[in-house]
Order: sequence, then structure tokens, then C-alpha cells
Amino acid sequence: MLIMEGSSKWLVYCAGALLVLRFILRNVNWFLYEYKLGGKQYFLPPGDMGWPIIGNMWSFLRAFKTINPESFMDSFYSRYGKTGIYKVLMFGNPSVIVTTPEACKRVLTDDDNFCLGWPRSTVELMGEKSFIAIPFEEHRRLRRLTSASINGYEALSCYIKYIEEVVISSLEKWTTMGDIEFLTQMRKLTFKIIIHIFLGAESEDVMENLEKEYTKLNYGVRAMRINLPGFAFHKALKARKNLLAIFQSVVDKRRNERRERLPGKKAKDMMDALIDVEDENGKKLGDDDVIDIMLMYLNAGHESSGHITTWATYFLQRHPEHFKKAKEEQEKIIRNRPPTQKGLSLAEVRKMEYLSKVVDETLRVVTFSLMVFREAKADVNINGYLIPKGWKVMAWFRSVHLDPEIYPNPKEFNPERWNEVRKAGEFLPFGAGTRLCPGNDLAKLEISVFLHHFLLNYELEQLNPLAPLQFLPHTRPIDNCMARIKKVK
Ligand code: HEM
Repeated sequence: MLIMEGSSKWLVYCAGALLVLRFILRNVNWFLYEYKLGGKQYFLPPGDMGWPIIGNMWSFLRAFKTINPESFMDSFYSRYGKTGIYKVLMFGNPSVIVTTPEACKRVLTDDDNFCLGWPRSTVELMGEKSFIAIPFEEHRRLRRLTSASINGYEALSCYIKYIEEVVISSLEKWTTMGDIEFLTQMRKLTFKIIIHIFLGAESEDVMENLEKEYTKLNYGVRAMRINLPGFAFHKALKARKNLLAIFQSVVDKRRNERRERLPGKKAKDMMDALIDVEDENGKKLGDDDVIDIMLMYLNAGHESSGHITTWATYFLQRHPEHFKKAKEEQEKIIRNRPPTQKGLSLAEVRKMEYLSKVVDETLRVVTFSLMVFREAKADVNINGYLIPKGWKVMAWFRSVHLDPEIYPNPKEFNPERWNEVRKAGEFLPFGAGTRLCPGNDLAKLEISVFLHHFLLNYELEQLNPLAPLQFLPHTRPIDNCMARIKKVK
């Protein structure tokens, strides 16, 4: 009897101790990040900063491993109401997530109060000299210089022919390859295009190696920053090292060639332009600057377009009614083409009204960049809530694009919903403000050229139509969309 009493007392003590320990652990983050704000802490948005060190990362990663990643934000909505702004601890930083069009737009366009705030791990992988880490003025100068070669009518007209050639030959080749990972092949295709634009054709020999390393790099970008063997971040750091070595050899080769070239000869691609650029004091960029910018551009320029083109094809093939409409539009373009014209023109691409809705709808449903990061430069008030200076802000595009109040039945692929004009901030696949994606027109061009040829002549037969989806680092079928490409007779 006495022994029983003694052991139940112990159980009560243990349960009490566990509760106290839980209470202490749940309040570590409050003590570290909120307590020191003094009275200002009462103006913070609602939310929960999770456990010490890992914060909300565990629940974020867990939700994005299920079939319903929305469960992560839904848990905030159900606990704190639809305020559209929540405090969290993610990627090692006290942060605020904003989920409404107005708040996202405000954060992205207010350069006086917000600067870029990508997590340390992303900066380490993309490079200290890439756009996500260099100072404001330096970014402006290099952005102007580099985006000129991928934006606007003149630049795009230079690439359309090459894009079309690569698309036609790839589609033809895939029909002979049997079962293929459609997404992998598509990423190779978009990589080939971006390499051509940025490095010229000479670097095709290093292409295969580069692409493999980029795949590993990307898996690390949204992973936890754990630099131990076996972890995605560790593998990504190794991939970056290999990429740097490959790019260094490309830069060395280019500098040697330039020494032998006649002075005054025009820059021929982005690498030449970067090597030539001087600041107001005549100072040129070093190899490490050129390499980080190239590394960033080549990454941004192929992963995203490769994924979105794959998804647009996938959706069209699964929705015969949209496929039919999109195909009819392409047939009309061919019918109206002057007999002397060879290949697609930019003017024709701009007339593809229905296809443009297909592309926008794909960008919305998939939301390739589920969120982007900023940092508050000063205490900022949004909707009556405080974002303290130094805290990170995540503009959570996925919640905006999948909000049923903005897009009824949001997970349904329905290009027709683009018959309606959207308000500012409701559609942010390419971001907004000074960091708006400089490759948006190029990406849309690549996707449209591919879909034009696909719709007219091919079909996609998925081998595992029920394959589950994976959402990190980017949404994709887990089998990379195993499929056969068939020519339509
Ligand atoms: C469907 C395709 C694409 C999507 C969905 C996409 C999405 C985005 C988004 C959301 C941002 C803004 C990041 C931020 O606000 O911090 C961005 C920036 C950027 N994108 Fe894209 N992108 C695509 C294609 C491309 C292409 C084809 C290129 C290059 C040729 C490119 C190059 C860049 C660069 C360099 C930045 C950084 C801009 C800066 O910081 O000034 N992107 N992209």
C-alpha cells in the first residue's frame, strides 16, 4: 500500500516536472525575442514562436510533407483568426508571416522600411555577391545591366528562334526515348536555353555537370541549416563548391579568349557584359562577383520555367476542355500566318490570349516561390500590428494564390477565371517592387513557345497519374512526372 502511494506520488511529481519543463521551453522564445521589446511586445501580431531553436520549422516541414501543406497556415487561422499577419520563429529568425494581398504588396514595395532578408542558409548557397546579399545601390546598377539582356522586345526577339529550335528538337527526341522523367527533361531544356543566353553556346560541354549540381543546391535552399553529412544543406554546400569550380574555369577561359580578341569588340553575352562593367570609379567586377551573379541567374532562370512548363503541360493534358481551346488558338495562329514566315514571331506569342490565361493559372495554382523574405529596417506598423526592426518578414504568396475568397475553389485549374481582372497584390508569381523577377517575360516566352508546339503536335501520357505530390523545395509529382511523349498523327 505504502509502495503504491510512493510510486503514484512520483508519477505526480514527474508529470508536474514535465509540465513545468514544457512551460519553460514554450517560453524560451518569448524571453529571447519578445520580452526585450518591453511594452512594444503587446503590439506584435498574434502567433506562436514554437520550440527553442527550431521554432515553427518542424510544423512547417511536416505540413509540407503531407498532401495538404495549407494545414501549416490553417493552424494559425484557426488559433488566431484571419488577421493575415502572424509571428513565428522560422529559419532561425524571429519573423512575421503576411498572407493578404495588401500586406504582401506593402512589404514588397516599401523599400524605405524593408530590405531583403533571405535566411543565412540561402545567402551561403546563392553567394555573398549575388543579388540577395549585395547593397541596394550595387544591386540597382547590376540589375539594370543584367536585366537589359533578358527583357524587352529587342532582347526577346533575339532568343525566340533559338528557343523554338531547342523546343522542336527536344520534343522530337523525347518521342524516341520511351519512358522519361518529364520534369527532368524539361529542366534540361530550360537550362540549355538559359546557358545559351548567358554563356553562349561554347559552354554546352559543362552543361550536364552544372545541371546536376543545381538540383542538389536547390534541395538545400529551403532545408534546415544543418551542415552535417546526410543533410540537404550539407549536400547543397558541396554542390555550390563544385559549381564555383566549374564557373571559375568558364570565367578563366573567357578572360583568356578576350585577351586575344580585338579591342572594342561588342560584348556577346551576359558574361562578357559582366566582365566589361565598371563602376563610377572605373572599378571592374572581380571573378567572385561575376560567378555569384551567374550562379544566381542560371539557377533562377531554369528551375522555375522548367517546373511551370511541366505543370502547364500536365494540367492541359488532364483537362481536355482547356486543351481543346488552347489548341484551337494555336491552330488559328498557324492558319493566319503569311506563307513566307518561318517559325513563331513575338507578335504571334502576344496574340495567344487563351494560352496566357493557361500560363497565369498554372503560375497561381503552383506558386513556384511559395514565399519571399524581407527584413524590417525600422519598426513598422501593418494593420495595427508591429513588425519590430530587424525581424524577418515572409510574404506568403501561396496563401494569397490559394485564398478561396479571392479565387473560389482555389485548387481547381481553371484558366477561365482569368476573364476577370485581378486587384493589385492578388497575383504575385513574380513578386513585386524593385525585386520583381527580371526574367518574367523570358519565362513566359519559353513556356508559350513550348506549349505552342506541344499542343499542335504532341500528347503526354503520364505513367503514374496518381503519383503523390512533393511540395519542397518546389511543387512537383514525386516521380518527376514519369511519362511518354507521343506524336499526334
Ligand atoms: C516561371 C518562372 C519564374 C518565376 C515563377 C520566378 C519567380 C521569381 C520571384 C517571385 C522573384 C522575386 C524574389 C523576391 O522578391 O525576393 C524572382 C526574382 C528573380 N528572378 Fe525570377 N522567376 C521566374 C523566371 C526567371 C527567369 C527565367 C530568370 C532569368 C533569366 C529569373 C531571374 C530572377 C532573378 C535574377 C531574380 C532576383 C531579382 C532581384 O533580386 O532583383 N527568373 N523570380
